[in-house]
Parts: sequence; structure tokens; C-alpha cells
Amino acid sequence: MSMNALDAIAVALCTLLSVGIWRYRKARRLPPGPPATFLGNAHHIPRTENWVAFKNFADQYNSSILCLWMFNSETFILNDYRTATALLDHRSSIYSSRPTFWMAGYLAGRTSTVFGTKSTNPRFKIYRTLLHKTLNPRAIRTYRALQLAECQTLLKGLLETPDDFIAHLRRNAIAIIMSVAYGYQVKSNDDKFVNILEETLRLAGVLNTPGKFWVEFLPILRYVPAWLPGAGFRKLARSLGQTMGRLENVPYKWATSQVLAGSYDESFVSDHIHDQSFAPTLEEKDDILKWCAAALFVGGGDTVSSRIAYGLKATTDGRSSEKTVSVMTTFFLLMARHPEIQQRAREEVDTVLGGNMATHSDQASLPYINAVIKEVLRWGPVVPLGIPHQVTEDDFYDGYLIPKDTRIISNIWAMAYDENEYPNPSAFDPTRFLGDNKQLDPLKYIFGFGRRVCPGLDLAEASLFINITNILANFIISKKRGPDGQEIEPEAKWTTGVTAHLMPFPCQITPRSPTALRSMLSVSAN
Ligand code: HEM
Repeated sequence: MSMNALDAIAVALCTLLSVGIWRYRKARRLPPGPPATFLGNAHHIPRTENWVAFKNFADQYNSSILCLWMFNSETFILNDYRTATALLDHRSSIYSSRPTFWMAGYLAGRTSTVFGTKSTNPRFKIYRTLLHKTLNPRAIRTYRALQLAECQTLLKGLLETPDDFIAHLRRNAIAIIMSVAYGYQVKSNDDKFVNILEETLRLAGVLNTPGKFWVEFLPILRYVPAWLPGAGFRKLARSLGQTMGRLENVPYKWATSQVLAGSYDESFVSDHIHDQSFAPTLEEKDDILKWCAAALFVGGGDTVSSRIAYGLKATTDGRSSEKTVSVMTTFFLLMARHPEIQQRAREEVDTVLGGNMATHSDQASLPYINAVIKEVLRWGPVVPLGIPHQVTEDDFYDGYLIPKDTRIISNIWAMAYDENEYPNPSAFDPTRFLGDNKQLDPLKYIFGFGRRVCPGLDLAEASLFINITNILANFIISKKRGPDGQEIEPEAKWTTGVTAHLMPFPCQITPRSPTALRSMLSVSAN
């Protein structure tokens, strides 16, 4: 048979299969979405900023729910808050599981992580209960002194080496979470445990690369014998999974050895190590505690702070750097871009604090600062597509079938940039959350939904408040000037992954009064 005849047969088969899939979808009353071929919709998912593409599809199909096909299963993407809360919050008893992550979970031997545990697994309830005990609004009051002390270290760092602001912010977030999880004091910016976290996040990024591994689309491939040509993905997952295991094992071993030696700072590990009520055996208790502590470490380390993004190149004021940054750095970028908003926030801080260091009890007296924090979180959602949920029963919504096992993605970015909720959504405008006609509060969705909602949200919010308020009280953030004397516009370029980070940008951080700040820091130190 000639090549032309073969090509024609292949095209005819593909067309038949695609039409078949389209008819099947229509018959089952699934939500709309871009037409799938027999290879699914993989080709519709861009590798960068895919949350924008999903929102564009939702606009194009005039539907807040989209259906994309990933070979053996449907993925639904929820693009507005109304739909996401109706399903993931109000029907959370069936929408709180997680799909199987074949490379980073199953094949890497990491199905017990808190992030990936299915809601049907008895571990899920135990994990959530233990994390809640450490992170509930009452419990986090005990970390206030720690947050204040770490904020002082941050202010000192910004005073001494302002150009290293990313490293100072990173140290701040990691120091807090390492203390909460393990009772470990981070002493330098080049810490052994922090390096393990960054290496693990890098490897997780490799295994989670969208569209890279066929087994994510065709899970049956997980049975392909590892020695067969083309089965290298199995070896890769196993070997990276072993290296990633250092994340939950090394700091946990360190913390337990400190407790057993009787010289330790209180932490999640020390609080629970002698409690066996939640596990039938000692081994299981250790396994549960190590995964929970690691979840604190990853959750706190990869969202509030900054991290290294390997393979990404960027320059800040001429220096090559590979660091990317998150919520606090988004704040620096926005303040450099909006001096008038920064000034209004500072006036409120000066009036209320009168030169003293802000403490947690000042939060209720600073409405404009609270609005700035909400707007920073909305403007740059740090987990733009949330973490996928999975529905455990067939369900119906708005006339659509949502079949059991469907993977549900909440497009948090689309909710934050929904023109119906936020007129001119690209504009940074804290007054959205002030006055009589307040716009939708981003705290309702930015931390996720239902039984999977982020357990660290109160801790994160408290840290953001203390750091942002005290930075505004003591520093002026502005655009840097180049050698030609011209201001350099700080650019907002995002990385794509589970968490989105801003690429580094230049900015000028100037103390308002170095002498006053030094004396405030020395008084607090005494
Ligand atoms: C601004 C900071 C943060 C943001 C925006 C954020 C956002 C999120 C989101 C969107 C999810 C997924 C929720 C879902 O599946 O519906 C999540 C999960 C999670 N977060 Fe956070 N987070 C932040 C800080 C933290 C901190 C500080 C910690 C730890 C102290 C933490 C620990 C976790 C954990 C353990 C999960 C997994 C929960 C589960 O699967 O059951 N996060 N977070």
C-alpha cells in the first residue's frame, strides 16, 4: 500500500474516532470544551500560564465549567467562584478526593503525601486533624513571638543588604515553618534542610511537567516492564522518588533525635511524638508524623517564600540569578509600581503605630493594610490552578453530568481575574475591599476549597500582615534606576507549576530612618 493510501486511512480513522468522542460527550451531557481528538485535549494545554488559556476557553464556550479529555478520564475546569464553591464547598463530601498522580505519586512511591492522599483513605482524616491542631487560629497565637522575632531579622537583613531582599524573604518564611514543624532554627541562607526542600521541589517539578509523560494520560502504561525500551519513565520516577524521600525523612529524623536526647524546642513533631492515639503501631505513627511535618515544610516553604527555579534564567540589575519569588515579592513589585498606594498604606501605619513595631493585635486597626494584603493575593494568585480534586460519585450540576472519578481543577486565577467580580481586574486597587460596595473577598477562594482548603491559611495571613506592615513602616520601595538614570520598570513574568512565582525584578529598598530602625531593633533585641 502506498504512503498516500496509509495517510488517508490514518486521517479517516482519526476523524471517525474524534467524531465518535464528540458524539459520546454530547450524549452524556458533559460540559463544553475544545474538540478532543482520539489523543484527547493534550494539545490544547499550553506549557506556560495554562490558567489563562483555560479562562479563554471558558469565555469562548460561554460556560464556567469546561471539559477537557485526558485519554481515559475527563478533567473539568471550574472557572468562576460561584461554580467552584457550589461544588467544592457545598458538596465537599464527594468533591474532596485527589486524582492519582502517576509519576510523582504512584511510580515515585510517594502516595502517602498529605497533598496526594485520597479522601477515601483513612489517613486523610488523621492528617487533617493533626495539621488542624497545629495550625488552627488559636494554636497559631503561640507562634506570634516567633513571627515577630523573624520579622526583626528580616528588617535587619533589608537594612544591611537590601539587594538581597529575595534571600531575606525566603529565609523568613522557611525559618518560621522549620521552627513550627521541627523545632529547627535556620541559621544561614544556605541551610542543609532548605537545600533538601529546594531539590525536592525541583524534582517534583520534573515529574509533574504537564504533558511530558504518557503514563499520566494512559495509566495502563504503568505496567510496562521497566526493562522495555521506552519504559525509562518508570526508572526515572523511582530514582527521583528515592531522592525526594530525603524531604520527609532527614528533618524528621533530626527532630526525633533531638526530642529523644531531651534537648529540643517545641514543635509539631515534639507535640505528637509521644501520642500514639491516632496510629495502631509505632511505625505507622512515625510515618504519619513525618508526612504531616513534610506537608508543613512544603506548604509553608513554597507559597509564602521564594524558591530556586532551576533552568530559568533572569537578570536583576545586571546580575544573573535563578531565583523566583512569591507572595511577599509580589508585594515588593506592586509597591515599586504604585508609590501612591504605598504612601496611603504608610500613612495609615504611621497614624496607628506612631513609630512602634506592629504586632498582631494591630491588625483590626489597619483596614487599608488588610485591603492591600487581599489585593496582593488576588493580583498574583500563588497557586493559580489549585491542587486537583476528584469527585467520588456521579453528580449533576447545571444540567451537566459530572461522572465519578472526574478530575476537578479550580481555576483560581480565572476567579481572581473575573471581570464580573472585579472591574478592570489587571489593575492593582486595594479599595476594591473597602467601603460599602466591597468586591468578592479573595480569601474565599485563594486558599482552595472544601475539605482540602489550605490548612496553613491563618498562619500565612498572620505572617503576611506582620511583615508587610513593618516593612512599610520602615522602608520605601521604589523603582531602581539604570546607569542612564532612567527608572527600570519591574516586569511581572510568572513561572508555571503548581505554584506560580514571579521572576526576579530590580527594585530599590531605602530605609526611612536607618538610625530609628537600628534603635528599634536593638530595643527589641534587649
Ligand atoms: C499565601 C500562602 C498560601 C496559599 C495561597 C496557599 C494555597 C493553597 C491551596 C490553593 C491549596 C489547595 C487547596 C485545595 O485543594 O482546594 C493548598 C493546600 C495546602 N496548603 Fe497551602 N497555601 C499557602 C500557605 C500555606 C502554608 C503556610 C502552609 C503550611 C503551614 C500550607 C500548607 C498546605 C497543605 C498541607 C495543603 C494540602 C492540603 C490537603 O491536600 O489536604 N499552605 N494551599
